Amino acid sequence: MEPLTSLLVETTKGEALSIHLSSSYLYWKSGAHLYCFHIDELIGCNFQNCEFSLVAYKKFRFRFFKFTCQFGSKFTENLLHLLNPTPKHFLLIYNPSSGLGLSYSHLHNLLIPILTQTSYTYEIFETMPNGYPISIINKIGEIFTHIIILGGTGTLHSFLTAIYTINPSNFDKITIGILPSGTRNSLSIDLNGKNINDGIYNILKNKTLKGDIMLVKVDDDVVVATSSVIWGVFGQISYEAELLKKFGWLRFAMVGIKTIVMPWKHCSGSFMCEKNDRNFLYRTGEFAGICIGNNRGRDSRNNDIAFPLASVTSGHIDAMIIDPIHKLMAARMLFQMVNDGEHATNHSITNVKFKKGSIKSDSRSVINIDGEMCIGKNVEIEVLSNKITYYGKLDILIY
Ligand SMILES: Nc1ncnc2c1ncn2[C@@H]1O[C@H](COP(=O)(O)OP(=O)(O)OP(=O)(O)O)[C@@H](O)[C@H]1O
Repeated sequence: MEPLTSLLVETTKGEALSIHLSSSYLYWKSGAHLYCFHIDELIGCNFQNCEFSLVAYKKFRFRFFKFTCQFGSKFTENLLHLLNPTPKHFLLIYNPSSGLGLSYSHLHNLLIPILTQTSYTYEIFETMPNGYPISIINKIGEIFTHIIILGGTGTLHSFLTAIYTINPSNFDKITIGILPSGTRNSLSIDLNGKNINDGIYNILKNKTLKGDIMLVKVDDDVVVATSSVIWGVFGQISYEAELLKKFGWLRFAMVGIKTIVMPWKHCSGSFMCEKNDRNFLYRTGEFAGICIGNNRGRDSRNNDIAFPLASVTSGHIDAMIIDPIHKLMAARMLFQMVNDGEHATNHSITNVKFKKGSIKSDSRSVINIDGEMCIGKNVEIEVLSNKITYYGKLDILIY
């Protein structure tokens, strides 16, 4: 490892040492310790007021280092040129109400301290309950092309829907990172795994992939969904849980008890789609539900996988058509789902892959789209393949 350049520094304990930069590594020796980071493990550095600081990512955690030094500007410039070669201005969107309300702390205690060690700049936007102001959406694709969302699936859903409403061609101009700060965080987990630090790493190391989205029309309203569309009994249960949101986690237990005690009502309607093998599927009658997914729908807190056969990069959507079942069978299905998604092989479920399909409900009913509730009769769903560039790196690809 021949150093290209070196920097003389002093540790906070007064030890003088040299930090060396080679073509692939940054390294220094302190006492009996050799600190060595590959360029891929280095995130950024900073030189200000005779202080040289550095952030690295190793073994799933960020490590910060600080040294004092006199002449660090040239070394910092060289290293930053290597680590952050393209200038970027990030829009950081956070939803203070998502999940357990952790997005503020993730933003200020984790993301910003790391971002300030890079040459990237940023602006912060706090979401509002009733959508995004036009003044922000108008800047997407122009001033803001790199967006980081700290929130749940619903926060991304309303952001993409707002862009779609104003100017869908802006989808092609943006790259989106989503850091898990919501309840379930399904897309974010598929893109970056369950550790938020991996998500930040993928963003700052510019790891990107093209992902699909779903265009969902409920009667006359069009929304953009990234994760799921749920109709039937399970849509109704999640709607009731949403109405009890003020009770926190207790709401799920309350709705669970009510579901056990009250009569079980199936939904009637029809489902139609052109399957991947070009054959048409048409089903009509009673259903326990139809669950449509665009990624595996993993849960950040447990081994629950809603759509084990789906992938955000597959170019199609996965539907699970659930036959009328009694409550005990539904309980078994839920148990299988939280057991790594074993319900995919349940005999009451028909798995279908398609690009475009529709659900026609005999009466107006609840449709849960990415955790947001809609009421309507006719639902049309279409995949827009490879429409969004996401920051992320899929660990398993399933087609
Ligand atoms: N400032 C705010 N105050 C209250 N509610 C907000 C605010 N900003 C957005 N919302 C609401 O937050 C909801 C979206 O929450 P989100 O889906 O991100 O969290 P979640 O439901 O906890 O997570 P997940 O969808 O991953 O399960 C939207 O319904 C939106 O109206």
